[in-house]
Amino acid sequence: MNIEINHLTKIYRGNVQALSDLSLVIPQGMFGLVGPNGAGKTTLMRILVGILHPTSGTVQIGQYDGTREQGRAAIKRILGYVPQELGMYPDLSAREFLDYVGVLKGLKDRKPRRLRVEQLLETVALSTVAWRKVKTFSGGMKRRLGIAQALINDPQILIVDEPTAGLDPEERIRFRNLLSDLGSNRTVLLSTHIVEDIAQTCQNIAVMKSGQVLFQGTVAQMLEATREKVWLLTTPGPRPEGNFTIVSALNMGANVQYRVVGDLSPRVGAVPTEPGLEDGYVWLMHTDPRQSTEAHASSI
Ligand SMILES: Nc1ncnc2c1ncn2[C@@H]1O[C@H](COP(=O)(O)OP(=O)(O)OP(=O)(O)O)[C@@H](O)[C@H]1O
Repeated sequence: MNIEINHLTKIYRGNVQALSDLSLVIPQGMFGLVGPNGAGKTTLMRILVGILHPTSGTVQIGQYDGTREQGRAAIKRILGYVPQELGMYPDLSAREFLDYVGVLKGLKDRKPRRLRVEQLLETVALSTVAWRKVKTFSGGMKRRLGIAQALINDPQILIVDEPTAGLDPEERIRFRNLLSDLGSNRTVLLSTHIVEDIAQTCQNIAVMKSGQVLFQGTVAQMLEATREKVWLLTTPGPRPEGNFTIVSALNMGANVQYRVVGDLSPRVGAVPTEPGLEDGYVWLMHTDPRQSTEAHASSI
């Protein structure tokens, strides 16, 4: 099921422009939405979910029009949402919490509801700790429980806001794999400011900044747009300065090797190197492609 966003603008009270004429198509599968803090990702997701109204523009999810009351009601039935901060009941066990969410979502019959809860606990690998109170869970376990509650009515679309913030590497990988599995037969929109999260799991991505989309396309297209923009610069002395962004610095004894992203021309000590997705992201942040037509054929 596709999500089509057309000319979406959101201006909050106090004249804060969070989204600015944003258009985007999100196809079935895993889709990564990446951008710095304040880019407008949460605002966009809350509009898609129907808990926030746009100032102007339209949202179409499958055949449903998200700008109409009727469409929003239908969308709520086919959509699951995992917000950044999920209000959970700390003194309920994971099993009780999911059962409660099931009741709220209209699963009235006890037996099938309990069956569904057990299935979901299995899916998110919490079966063995299902009896424990939520307040005793780690951040990663809470995030997995958040996914389980969003899946209770088997939604065709799953929207997940900043899922890996604060997780240790092992939990992050586990969480990514879970989302990948879920993306095999539904649309999963994953918002993050961690480029690594989407590099591993999403074929299609969009990069947002200041309420606008700087790039949308495949990971391969983003890497292609960054070709010949990434350099290794080895210096014996202080940090190099120029019209580029330093991505990393590797201490090599007497010298320091800097990985830099920018429009450098080859010079002594600068060697071009293969771009990674993080370099692509830095390049987009470094140069706003909306002001350039040359280097970003695949950007919109
Ligand atoms: N309720 C609100 N009232 C006024 N301004 C808001 C409100 N919510 C968000 N904003 C502002 O809108 C802009 C976009 O915020 P948003 O939370 O959508 O970005 P984000 O990309 O999700 O950032 P983060 O990763 O920090 O959550 C920011 O400038 C933010 O301060």
